[in-house]
Amino acid sequence: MDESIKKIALLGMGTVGGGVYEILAKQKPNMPAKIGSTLQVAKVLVRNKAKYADKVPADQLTDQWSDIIDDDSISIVVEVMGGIEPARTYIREALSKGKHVVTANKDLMATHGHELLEIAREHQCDLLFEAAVAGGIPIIRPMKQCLLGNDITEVMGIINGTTNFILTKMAEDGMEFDDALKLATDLGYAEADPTADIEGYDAGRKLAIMASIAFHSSVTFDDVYTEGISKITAKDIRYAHELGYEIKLLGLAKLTPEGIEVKVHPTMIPLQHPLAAVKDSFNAVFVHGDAVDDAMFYGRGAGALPTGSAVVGDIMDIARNMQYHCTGRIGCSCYQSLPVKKMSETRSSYYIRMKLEDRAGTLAALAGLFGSNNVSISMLLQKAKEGNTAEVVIVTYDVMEKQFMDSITVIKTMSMVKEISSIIRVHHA
Ligand SMILES: NC(=O)C1=CN([C@@H]2O[C@H](COP(=O)(O)OP(=O)(O)OC[C@H]3O[C@@H](n4cnc5c(N)ncnc54)[C@H](OP(=O)(O)O)[C@@H]3O)[C@@H](O)[C@H]2O)C=CC1
Ligand SMILES: N[C@@H](CC=O)C(=O)O
Ligand code: NA
Repeated sequence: MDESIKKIALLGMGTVGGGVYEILAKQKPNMPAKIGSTLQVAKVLVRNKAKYADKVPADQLTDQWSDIIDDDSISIVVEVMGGIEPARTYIREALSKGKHVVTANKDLMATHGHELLEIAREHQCDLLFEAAVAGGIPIIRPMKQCLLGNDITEVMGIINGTTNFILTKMAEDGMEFDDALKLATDLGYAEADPTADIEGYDAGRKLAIMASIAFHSSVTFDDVYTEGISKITAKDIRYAHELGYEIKLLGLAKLTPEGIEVKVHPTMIPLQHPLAAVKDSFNAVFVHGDAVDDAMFYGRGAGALPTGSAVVGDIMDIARNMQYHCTGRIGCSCYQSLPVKKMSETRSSYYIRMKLEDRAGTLAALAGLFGSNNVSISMLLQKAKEGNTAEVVIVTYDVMEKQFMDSITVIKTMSMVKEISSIIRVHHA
């Protein structure tokens, strides 16, 4: 085998696969100097070969996995198809045959990452997944390597490009939700089923992966509380601005003495907070470590070339590891088993927009009920009036989720409360 050529196979040639293919072609002349060998795309697996005939030479295109798994000259498999199956089976088989794997698949890594990393370890293979979290932003490798000298206690950020794009377009251009989603899909940011973006599942998967690495304890997607942006209205965005906040879909992971907190939900953050300035498909992740203090990572979280950048970085890293016979060096980093806290045990401030009967004593009764549930009000504003109904906005102080939700259950039964229009958590730090 010619050591100066390393053959790779791409599984998928969609948004990300196309970006990877383009970057590999552009970087080809620099490869001997950068990594001591040249990467050659030997096979590209797709379902519908005709769709890709203009883009990929016929001798590379295949719709048969056996063309890849049975070819011993292919040493790196790059999975950019998405979904659990057949991706999981293909990756298991590739690793079991000693092929190194790069994947952008957060769905898979957030649920079966532990199992796949274990197979990689058994076969001394690399399994790298930098693109699976925050697209082009380097975050997995910095947490696994550069920040290893820290005890990380908090990871927080905007980790879904599609929803950040939609919220930006709604807030700045007055665009309707559906139009903004269509644009994000056309730009290649959204998942094959954009429900994963909108409902916070994609961000939840990324948060599970980051929390596992940060806290050295396995966290899976099922552990993460998720709430999406589908209920966010233009009115809430307008009121948030009036109150000095921006609404963002945040992922928050925290290590507390009682266990790990992992939650994804729309969050009001102060307009002067650095995350408030993160717009469009950009992502940003804050990491707090005991030695480094606060570190922030910022860049494009989705799209062909930004995501391709992370994938190609991983492929080139593997090629270099192969050159120096040190593959399998960095595997699963979970060496402990910590409990994950229930959402009801976590704390937050809350913004509530509601419609109340407009008569004397209503606000006092409401404040009294919140007070009797240990919920303190930091701000109360009366907004629009419609006949006998007044719209009221309340922001609470920090309170345990269970106490807040218990008080809402009671408030809903009060005859003077006509509607609870929205509830959004508020993050002040
Ligand atoms: N888009 C983005 O910005 C980002 C995406 N990712 C992740 O990267 C992965 C790919 O995403 P993306 O490129 O957007 O997806 P696309 O839907 O654009 O592309 C998927 C590709 O995979 C092929 N494919 C799908 N299923 C199979 C199968 N069973 N067998 C063979 N080929 C198959 C498709 O071929 P065919 O057309 O023939 O069906 C297509 O070429 C996903 O895991 C996604 O979550 C990660 C970060 C960012
Ligand atoms: N759909 C995802 C793509 C990258 O992970 C997003 O919008 O962030
Ligand atoms: Na990344």
